[in-house]
Amino acid sequence: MRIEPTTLAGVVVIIPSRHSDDRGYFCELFCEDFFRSQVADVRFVQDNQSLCSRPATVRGLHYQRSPVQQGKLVTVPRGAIFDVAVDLRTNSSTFGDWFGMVLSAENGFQIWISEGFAHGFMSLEPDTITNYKVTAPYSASHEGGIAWDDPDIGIRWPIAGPVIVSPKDASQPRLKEMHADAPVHHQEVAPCV
Ligand SMILES: Cc1cn([C@H]2C[C@H](O)[C@@H](COP(=O)(O)OP(=O)(O)O[C@H]3O[C@H](C)C(=O)[C@H](O)[C@H]3O)O2)c(=O)[nH]c1=O
Repeated sequence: MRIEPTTLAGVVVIIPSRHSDDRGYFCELFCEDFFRSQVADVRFVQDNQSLCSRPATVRGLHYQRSPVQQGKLVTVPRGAIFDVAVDLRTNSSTFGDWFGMVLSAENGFQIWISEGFAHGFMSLEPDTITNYKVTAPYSASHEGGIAWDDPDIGIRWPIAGPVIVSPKDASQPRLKEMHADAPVHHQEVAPCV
């Protein structure tokens, strides 16, 4: 298992080692000692799973407010997603910037997104399953969201055209509506392929 930094501090790609043989492969998906020593010294309290039946389904951009902010470890056991993190830390030099990459059953990549980020993804294949471990329990009263297509963030989603999105996510506010006084800047962040 190895890790790769990204353009955003607090967002890390994790690449598990696959031990292949003529039966298929074996890999360790999560190892607490490795994670807490090499990635982030956190504990996970909840495992989530979502199914996107159709491609071009967008879930997000979501976050939870303090005191139940969530760090997320995202894995895709079936299908593929374009996974995105947006920096919401107003004291960060990368505030408003995004990082995106493809996570798939084929590449086996995982992404760790620490607290302070909004998270979302677009399914790229039918019947895509996304699993993610979170560091705080779900709290609807602490949930917040940002428009997945916020032009100030400028996420380059890989599938153009109409998307499938929940009524909630179709009406999320733009980032500048939340932090009108904060400079919103975004840099061209090449998605990690
Ligand atoms: C997140 C969550 C939701 N729910 C219930 C609430 C709703 O009745 C139903 C669907 O929730 P929602 O439409 O918010 O599901 P997603 O759009 O997949 O939300 C997720 O999408 C993005 C990608 C995320 O990173 C978040 O973890 C999460 O917000 O599940 C629960 O019971 N527990 C939970 O932890």
